[in-house]
Amino acid sequence: MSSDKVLVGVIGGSGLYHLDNLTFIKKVEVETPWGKPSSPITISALPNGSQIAFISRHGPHHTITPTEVPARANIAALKHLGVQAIVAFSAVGSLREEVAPGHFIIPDQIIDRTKGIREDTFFRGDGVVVHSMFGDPFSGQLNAFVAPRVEKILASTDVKLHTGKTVVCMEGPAFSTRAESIMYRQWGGDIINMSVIPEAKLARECEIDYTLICTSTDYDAWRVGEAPVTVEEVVKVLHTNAGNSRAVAAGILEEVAAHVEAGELTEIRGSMKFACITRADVQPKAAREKYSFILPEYFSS
Ligand SMILES: CSC[C@H]1O[C@H](OP(=O)(O)O)[C@H](O)[C@@H]1O
Ligand SMILES: Nc1ncnc2[nH]cnc12
Repeated sequence: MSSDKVLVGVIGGSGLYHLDNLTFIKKVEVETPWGKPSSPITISALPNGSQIAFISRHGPHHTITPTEVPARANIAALKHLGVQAIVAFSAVGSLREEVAPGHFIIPDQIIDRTKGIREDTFFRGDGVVVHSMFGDPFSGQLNAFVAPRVEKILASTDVKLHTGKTVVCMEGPAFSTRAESIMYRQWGGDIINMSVIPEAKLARECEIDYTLICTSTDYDAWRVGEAPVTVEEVVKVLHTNAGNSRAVAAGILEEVAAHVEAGELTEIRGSMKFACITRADVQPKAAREKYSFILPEYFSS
């Protein structure tokens, strides 16, 4: 069973600017109330006909810094197209010996070390106050669905999958100092990137199930006697990791689409219903109209 709806979105990170095994349908330019996404969104069909939407986080030619990624436009555009689940990819540094370069990680927690300079909510400046639930920042149901499937695909390789890990999201663009890297380990961080915040928060505000499939490129800066991470080191591993990520995407997306279509992702659905503390009758009309772009069920004008 496959539908004409675009239920699954894929966000490609560093090194992952396209996917394999897809039939191109169209590129769509979506203008959202929060601006334009990082790139036109590519709609393609999987071999079974299910459609997916792909966005390249840093743009197709990697021209957008982690701080400048228009995450609100990316997530709003995907939601507006009908996406209910996002499979995002990210290149990460490892804060643990056992997470070697090349390994896959599906984290279940986040430590936010961004600096407050990214727009991390749809609900600011419009007279409507919303507090989303973020204790479990990833979709537990989607993580649980995806992890064994990724593990199965990697089983024939020497690439390991780690689950139950914590990702630290730093501001960048410079990599961490050695002292910071050691501190993140003491805090319980296992891997580090510059992208998961605000993406995960915004997906939650749109009631989209969000999972992050990470690939490790380096050991960051905490290893005594080893040189700290450089872009050169990251890029050396990025190509192999992107190939493995494409194989993983090709292996899981049909099943993810079927899972979403069957209505199996239920945890996040409805979570924003009571997240708005501002009474509907005092919400400005213009704000309601704006928010109906992402949450029409709660904010019709
Ligand atoms: C190229 S190294 C740092 C860069 O790589 C990761 O990008 P993404 O998450 O989009 O794969 C990391 O978050 C940094 O933005
Ligand atoms: N060491 C690192 N720190 C932050 N983001 C990264 N992405 C890949 N490696 C990274």
